[in-house]
Amino acid sequence: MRGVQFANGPTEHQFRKEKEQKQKEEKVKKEPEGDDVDVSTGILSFFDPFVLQIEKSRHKKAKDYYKLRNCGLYQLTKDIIMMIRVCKMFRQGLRGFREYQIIESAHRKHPIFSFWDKKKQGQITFDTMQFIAEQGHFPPRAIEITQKQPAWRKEEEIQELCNFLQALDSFRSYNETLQLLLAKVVRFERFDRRRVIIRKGQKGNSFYFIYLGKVAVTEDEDGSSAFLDPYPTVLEKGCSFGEMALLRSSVRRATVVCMEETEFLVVDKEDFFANKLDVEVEKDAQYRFEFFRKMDLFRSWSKEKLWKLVTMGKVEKFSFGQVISKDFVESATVMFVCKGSCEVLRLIDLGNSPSYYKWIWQHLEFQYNKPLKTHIFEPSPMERFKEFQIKSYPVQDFSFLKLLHLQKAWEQKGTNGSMSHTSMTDLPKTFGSKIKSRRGHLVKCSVIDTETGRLAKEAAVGTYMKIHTVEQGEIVGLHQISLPDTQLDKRPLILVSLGTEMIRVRKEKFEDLIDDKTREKLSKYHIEYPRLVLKICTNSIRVKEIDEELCQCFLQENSWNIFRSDLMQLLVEPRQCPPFIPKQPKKRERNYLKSVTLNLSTLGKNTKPNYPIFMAPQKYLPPLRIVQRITAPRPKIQELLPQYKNAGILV
Ligand SMILES: Nc1ncnc2c1ncn2[C@@H]1O[C@@H]2COP(=O)(O)O[C@H]2[C@H]1O
Repeated sequence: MRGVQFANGPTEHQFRKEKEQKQKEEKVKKEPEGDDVDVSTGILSFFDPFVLQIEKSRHKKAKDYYKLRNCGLYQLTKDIIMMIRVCKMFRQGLRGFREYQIIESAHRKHPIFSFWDKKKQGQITFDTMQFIAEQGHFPPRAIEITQKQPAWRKEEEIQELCNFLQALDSFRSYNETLQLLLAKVVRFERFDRRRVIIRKGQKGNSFYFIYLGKVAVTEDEDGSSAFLDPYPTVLEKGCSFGEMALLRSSVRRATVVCMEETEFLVVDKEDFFANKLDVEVEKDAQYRFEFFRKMDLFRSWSKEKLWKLVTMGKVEKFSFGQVISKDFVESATVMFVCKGSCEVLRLIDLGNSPSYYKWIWQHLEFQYNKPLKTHIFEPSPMERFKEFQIKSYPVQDFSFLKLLHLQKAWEQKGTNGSMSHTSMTDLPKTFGSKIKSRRGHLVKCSVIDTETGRLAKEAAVGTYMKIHTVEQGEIVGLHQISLPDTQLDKRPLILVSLGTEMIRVRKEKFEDLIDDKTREKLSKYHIEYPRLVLKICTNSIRVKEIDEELCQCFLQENSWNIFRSDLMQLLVEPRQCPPFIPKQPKKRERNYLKSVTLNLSTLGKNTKPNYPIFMAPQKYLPPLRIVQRITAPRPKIQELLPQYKNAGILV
């Protein structure tokens, strides 16, 4: 009976169906799916060997699959896929919870702020993610705005872009209206090293601001000379270029090529004139003209000649501490300081100075093994103050006593600071006359040969010394122009900005312009830096400058600094409880004064040097450790000046 329902079971039809299904499944278990197909297509495949081959491989694959399925790997893979899906769903579900944000650092670092704006009656969202950029790069949000057509840029977007562009010196100097007009039209472009941006002799269509990177200005067409010239004319972030061809409706006067990956903001010719950017650029040129006109050096120059000079360079701004030139003696440009000032530094190799050599050995002779005993008896604070008032701390006394002390030590040892009778790796370590009972011993450390003699390797260090300050109106880098070759000071000199604006003009171009009268006048601008000139007489007289005078200055200053810190320790009573110092982010180690101090007391001891090793340019000096000060083992001030044993509660 078809369709009759059993009390608690399936219908007859269903029952039959199930039976058939079971039979089918049993068959499947016995013979895999592949054979089923073979049977149905049996006659065909018998006649066709190709089909047979394919069917065989299918058969084999199916067999492998069933084997896999039987050994449980199939199930395992299925389980893994399932688990991955579940985890994914969990992750998505957790996105709403705060904890989830803590796990994902990207969300924590760049949160989205949201405010309700009462005036506009709407939610304002500030997604910090839009403003982040790799250090120095143009932010993605700003790029997004510049990619829009000028007409499609909203007012807020233009204002936003204007804010981003404040990072550019040249842009910042324009008035607000012009800034907004430019923000409306600028395009963003990024190019790699060696890419030619402007080719000499071609028609000019754009004006460029450099947002990141460096470009070089060259005279050749492909810009390759920039990579061969050790001192190319380089323009950096904040500078602009490409105005000359636009202003004079002429071809490009020079080639501009990227020295590294560089980002630009580009203003097209039509916008350049429509927004009166040409007026601003002309103002810059007029400023340079006025600056040169005021200089005594160019008083006799005609207007045309002076304008020629004006077009040879631009006003460049350098921030405080920025290195303008690593060696301006060799550099290819003459630098005119228009505003602010800069410092001339010299990297001196102390190891080659006789004074330093002597100083080091004197201090090593004077090493103490143990700190000297300090006071036992303490006078009242009143007495101490009175004593302090009567006699201020006599600096001379200290140096005199120290010298006396040293002399005694040398007499006893019979040395004069040289190392002739010590072994190559041993340094004498004696005690001062105060502790005569103890015997000196030798300190083992590696020694190197310097021009003056053998020196402990650790003590062969260098330092940067300021030797001159260049002020507004002065000229730097006249070396090859104003003096005959024999009188030239060829030591490398470093120029560091103290916040300055300057115009750089290439030496060869400047030389082409100047006449004899100007050349004569230029000698007045020549600056003589402290140096000791050694005349080496061989066949021809050779001149060699050494930094002896500078080394002596360094040692004097160093001694004063150490003495001052000793004195401060003596005068300032240590606090009972440490003062509250707010936590500050850890600076890089090289910023610490401590980290650039060489301590001679640790010579021969196996300690990690606590000062960084900077590599001086290989061209000039061997690899050198740069230090700011050198502390040597010394007796306590109280011991040398007994009357000041307890000088200080004076804070
Ligand atoms: N001596 C220079 N110093 C700096 N920039 C220069 C110098 N000579 C040319 N330029 C720039 O290089 C650009 C090349 O194209 P333009 O001639 O349009 O405008 C030029 C100036 O902006």
